[in-house]
Amino acid sequence: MARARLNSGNGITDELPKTKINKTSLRNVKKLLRYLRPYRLKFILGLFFLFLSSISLLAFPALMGGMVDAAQGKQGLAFIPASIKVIGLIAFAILFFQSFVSFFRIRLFVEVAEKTLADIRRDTYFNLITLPMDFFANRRVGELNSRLSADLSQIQDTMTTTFAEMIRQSILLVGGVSFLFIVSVKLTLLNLSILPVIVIIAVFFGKFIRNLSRKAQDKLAESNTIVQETLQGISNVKAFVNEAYEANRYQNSLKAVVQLALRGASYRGLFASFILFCIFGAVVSVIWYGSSLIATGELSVGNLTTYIISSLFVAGSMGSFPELYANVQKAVGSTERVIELLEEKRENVSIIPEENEIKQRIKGDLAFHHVQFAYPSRSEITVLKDISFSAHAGEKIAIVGPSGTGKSTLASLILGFYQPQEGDILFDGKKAESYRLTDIRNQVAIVPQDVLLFGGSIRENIAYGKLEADAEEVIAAAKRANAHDFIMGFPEGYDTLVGERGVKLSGGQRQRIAIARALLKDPAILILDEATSSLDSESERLVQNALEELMKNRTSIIIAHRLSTIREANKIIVIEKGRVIECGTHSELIQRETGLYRYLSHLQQEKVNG
Ligand SMILES: Nc1ncnc2c1ncn2[C@@H]1O[C@H](COP(=O)(O)OP(=O)(O)OP(=O)(O)O)[C@@H](O)[C@H]1O
Repeated sequence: MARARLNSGNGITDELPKTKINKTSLRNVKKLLRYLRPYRLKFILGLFFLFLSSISLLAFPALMGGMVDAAQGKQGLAFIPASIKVIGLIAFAILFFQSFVSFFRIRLFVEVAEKTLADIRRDTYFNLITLPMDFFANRRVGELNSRLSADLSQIQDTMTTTFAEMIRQSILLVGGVSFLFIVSVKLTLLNLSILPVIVIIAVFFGKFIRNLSRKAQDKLAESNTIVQETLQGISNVKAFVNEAYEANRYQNSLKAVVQLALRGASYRGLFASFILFCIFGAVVSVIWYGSSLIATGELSVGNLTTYIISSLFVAGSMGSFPELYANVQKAVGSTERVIELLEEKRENVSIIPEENEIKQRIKGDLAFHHVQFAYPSRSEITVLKDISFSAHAGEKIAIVGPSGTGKSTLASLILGFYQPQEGDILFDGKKAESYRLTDIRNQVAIVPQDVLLFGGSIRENIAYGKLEADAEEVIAAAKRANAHDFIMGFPEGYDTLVGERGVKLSGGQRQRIAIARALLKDPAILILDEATSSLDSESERLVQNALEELMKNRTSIIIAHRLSTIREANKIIVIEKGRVIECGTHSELIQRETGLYRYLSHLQQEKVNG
C-alpha cells in the first residue's frame, strides 16, 4: 500500500536493506531521537491529536450500527440516541472534528520531522566535511552521498508517516477487536479461529514468492548487463563479428527470466486466489453466522453492521502492519548508518569561522625530516621513504620525478591531509603537530593541477581564498593574476557564472582564477602542482607570469612536470620511487652525467626540439 509522501524526502528508499531490531540498533535510534528534543512539545501535541483522531474514528462502527437499528426502531444502546437524524448529525460532527484534528496532527508531525531532519542533515554534513581525507579515499563519494540522502529520507518518512500510522493502526486494532468482542463473542471467536491459519500461510508463502520475484529481478538485471556491456563495447562486438553470439546470449538470458517469472506467476496466482478465498470466505462466514444469530434474536442487524465495519478496521490495520514494520526496520538500518557517520572521528577543524582564525603565524621555513609515509588504506606500500629536505622562507623548491613517485603525496602531507608514520614535518623549525591543523592550512595554499571551481560566480570563486575580501581586493588579486582582462571581457564581468565545476572557462582561465584565489589567501607557503596538460603559448605566458607574481615573497614548493619552468629554483629535489635521489640547483644537477634530472631534462629538450 503506497502512501502519499508528506515531506521533502526524495523517495529513493525502496532498495534500502532492512535491519534486525535489537538492543544495539535501538540504542542507535535513541541516539538519533536526541534530535527530537528541541521539538518535543510539538511532537507530544501531535501525538495527542493523533490519539484524538484515531479514537474518534472508532465511534463510527457503533454509530452506523446504531443508525441501522434506529431505522428499525430497535436502537438499544444507551450512549447512542434513537433518532436517525441525530445519529447522522453526530457522525458528521465527529467527522468534522476528526478532519480538523488530523490537519493539525499532520502539520505538526511534518514540521517536527522536517526540522529534526534538517538538524540531522546539517550535522552529518558538518561532520562529513571535517572528516579526514582518508575517509574519502576509502569510499566512493557519489555513492556515499546518495546512500546518505536515501537513509535520511527513510528516517524522515518513518517520522512523518510510518510512526503515526503505527500508532493509529494500533489504536484501531485494539479498539476494533474490543468492539468485536462487545458486539458478539461468538462471531469474534469464529473469526479469530481462522485468522492464525491465514496469517501463517500468508507469511510463509509471501516470503517464498518474494524470493522468487527477487531471483527474476536479478536475472533481468543480468540480461540488462549484457545489453549494456555489448553497447559499451560495440566496436569489439562488431570487430569480432560476434553479433550472433551476443544475440544468442541475450535470448538465453531472457528465456531464463521468463521461466522464473512464470514460475513466480503460478505461485502468485495460487496465493492471490487463496487470500481472496479467505477474505470473502471470512465475509460470507461472518454474514452467514451473523444472520443465523439475527434469526435467533441473539444479534440485531445494527450489531452486525457495527461488527462488519469494526472488522474492516481490524483487517485494515492488520494488513498494514507488515509494511509498516518493514519500514521501521529500514529506518533502523538507516539510523545505524547515520549514527556511524556522526560518530566517525573528525579532524580538529571547527565549523565556527572565528575558531579557525590564525593563532600561530608561520614565517615560511619548511623542512621534511626522515619522513616515511604509507596511505592508511594501503599500508603495505610505503609511498615516501626517508624524505628529508629543507626550504628557507621565500625560497623556491622544485620537486621532480617520474609519475607515481609520491610528489602529490608530499603536498598532501604538507597540508596535513595525512600524517607521516615516521619522521617529522617542520614549519619554522617546529613540528607540525605543535600547530593547529587550521593554522597550517590557513597559511599554506595549493594551486592544483586540475583546478576545480565551484558553480557560483567568478567573484565568489576568487573570494573563496578569503571569504571576507571586498570587491576591490578581489579585483586587485585578479589583476595580479592576469585574470582581470578576460573577466571584464564577459558581459557580466565578475558576476559571470562559471558553470558546474567551472566548465564554462578554459583551462588557462581556470588556472588564473585559482592563482587569484591563492593571492587573496596570501599564504606563507605555496604548493604549485603544475598542470601536465600544456596550454597554448599565449595562455601559458599569462599563467606563468601570474605564477611568478604569486610566488613572490613566499616559500614555494613546485611540483614540476616541465623542467624548463624551474631553472631558477633555489633547490631541485628529484624523487624516484619515494626516495630523494638527487638534490641541488639546476646547474649542479645538469652536470651529473648519470643523473635522472639530466636525463629527464634532455628527454624534454628533445621533445621540444623534435
Ligand atoms: N589516496 C590514496 N590511497 C592509496 N594510495 C594512493 C593514494 N593516492 C595516491 N596513492 C598512491 O601513491 C603513489 C604516489 O602517488 P602520487 O599521486 O603522490 O604520485 P605523483 O608523483 O604525484 O604522480 P603524478 O606525477 O602522476 O601526479 C602512487 O602509487 C599512488 O597509486
